[in-house]
Amino acid sequence: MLPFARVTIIGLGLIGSSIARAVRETMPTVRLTGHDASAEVREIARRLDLLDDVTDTAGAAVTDAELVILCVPVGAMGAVAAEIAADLPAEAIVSDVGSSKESVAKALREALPGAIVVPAHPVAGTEQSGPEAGFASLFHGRWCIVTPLADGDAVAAARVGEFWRRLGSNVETMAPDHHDRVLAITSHLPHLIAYTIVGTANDLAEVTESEVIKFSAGGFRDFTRIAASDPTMWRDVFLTNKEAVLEMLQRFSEDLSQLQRAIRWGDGDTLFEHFTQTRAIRRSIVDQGQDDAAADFGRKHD
Ligand SMILES: NC(=O)c1ccc[n+]([C@@H]2O[C@H](COP(=O)([O-])OP(=O)(O)OC[C@H]3O[C@@H](n4cnc5c(N)ncnc54)[C@H](O)[C@@H]3O)[C@@H](O)[C@H]2O)c1
Ligand SMILES: O=C(O)C(=O)C[C@]1(C(=O)O)C=C[C@@H](O)C=C1
Repeated sequence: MLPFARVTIIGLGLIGSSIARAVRETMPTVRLTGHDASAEVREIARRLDLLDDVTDTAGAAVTDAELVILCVPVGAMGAVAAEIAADLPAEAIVSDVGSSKESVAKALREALPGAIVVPAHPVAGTEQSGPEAGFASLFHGRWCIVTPLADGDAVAAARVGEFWRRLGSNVETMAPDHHDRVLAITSHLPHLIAYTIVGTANDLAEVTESEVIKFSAGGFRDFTRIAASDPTMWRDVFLTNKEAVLEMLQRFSEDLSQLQRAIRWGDGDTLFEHFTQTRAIRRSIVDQGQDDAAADFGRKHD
């Protein structure tokens, strides 16, 4: 049996449109309704026929929903939840796809007191944005982390997990604060580093104007892909996962200083040991099938 018969998606960008496409492919009988604050995005979603119905207000999109998934930047989650509060059926489950979870869980709980809330995060994406960038296989073989509230509804959490399994994801459950610490090091800090290194290279204008662009086929090019990620989304991620990101940044800075010291003092053993260890980590990630399919997708679409 399908976990939900009527699903509403609010925010029809990369993730929302990918969910719509994946639902169409894996659960074609599900009735899909969507809304986006942008009239232009709504028009594109209608033209692409991504959903059965695209409404002009968020409230109209949820009136008969069994599952509502908020796919807007994390800083907008609370406002969108408040917008749907009056029209939300009592038995509907509200979920989201936000990249940070504690602040979203808090915002949803405050805006929707008494509603069934099950926050979640598909750990899959690309540097692209908007409804035309989505694709149905985005979640295949990727993790979706469900982060139920401490006093949340376990049956609802299981149904949300089943929904993501149907889209091809592996599902893991975590407390929201634990999620935020894990993702701070595996996703948020890497983005901060990419934003920094591309900015630093750009500051060295005499280099970037010619050589960096010309020779950017290697490592630097990979950083530029990540640094092309959506500014609104990432501003909100860093503002809402501040503590965990600052903690990981502190640890990263200490480790960077150690490598800096090894370079300064010609300590090749330290460098070699470190690089050997990190090569083994990369190989174990690839062996577990967690290779960067999204990065490959991004490269193909450069
Ligand atoms: N991009 C990724 O790699 C990725 C991966 C996993 C999770 N996420 C999370 O998914 C969410 C959406 O990201 P995305 O990449 O799809 O962004 P996106 O920019 O492609 O789409 C976001 C959409 O939300 C709409 N929107 C913004 N405010 C709104 C509001 N108040 N009401 C209705 N619509 C509104 C925008 O018009 C836009 O169409 C974010 O919370 C992000 O953290 C992103
Ligand atoms: O591959 C990418 O472009 C991504 O950045 C995807 C990525 C990640 O860091 O893994 C980015 C943010 C999301 O919350 C989940 C996935």
